[in-house]
Amino acid sequence: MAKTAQHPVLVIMGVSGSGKSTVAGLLAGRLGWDLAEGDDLHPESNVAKMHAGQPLTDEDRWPWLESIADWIRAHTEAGAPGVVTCSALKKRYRDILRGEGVVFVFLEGSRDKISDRLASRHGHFMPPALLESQFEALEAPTADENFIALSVSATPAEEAQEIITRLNLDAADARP
Ligand SMILES: Nc1ncnc2c1ncn2[C@@H]1O[C@H](COP(=O)(O)OP(=O)(O)OP(=O)(O)O)[C@@H](O)[C@H]1O
Ligand SMILES: O=C(O)[C@H](O)[C@@H](O)[C@H](O)[C@H](O)CO
Repeated sequence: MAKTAQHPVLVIMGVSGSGKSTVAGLLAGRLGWDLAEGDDLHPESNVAKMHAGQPLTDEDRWPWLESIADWIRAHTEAGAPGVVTCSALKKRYRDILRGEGVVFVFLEGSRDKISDRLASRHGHFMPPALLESQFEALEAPTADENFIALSVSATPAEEAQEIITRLNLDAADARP
């Protein structure tokens, strides 16, 4: 079971199209917590690369992960709860993000299901063809990581509620 700090930062993780932005937006709104969209913290060159249909390499991802880690640390050090989206596909990526108060929320779904979602999503720089590379890179969190996993078969509102319930976030928010 994941450990929830008094003022946690939730990292909503999973492959492209798993629903990170959707559920993070709902959660931050419901809880009144700060929200950061990991996609907005990519260097321009990373966005251009994905847009051109090329998967990112580890080297491409390091500076992006550092920016997200900075956002997380600014919050945990200030005792301010928050929600941030980040694919965080590999364990060594999560090593950069993890720390006191950080909980990973892994949105888990099949290739077929997520591929269907991406096929009907429009106006996003990430091409659906990159999904395969996302699954290839994915290393699901393991028992030694502070995380919960959620199947992406519910509605966004149900997913947000499940996260709040399982992490006892109403109570976390109510604590002084
Ligand atoms: N629980 C859900 N049920 C049905 N559709 C969903 C659900 N969650 C998200 N979607 C839809 O699936 C698509 C992908 O969701 P979203 O953009 O939130 O994923 P993401 O993980 O943030 O993707 P990316 O990493 O590429 O930014 C969107 O069109 C969204 O409306
Ligand atoms: O690690 C990665 O390959 C990238 O971060 C992608 O996952 C995108 O940021 C995003 O999820 C697509 O919109």
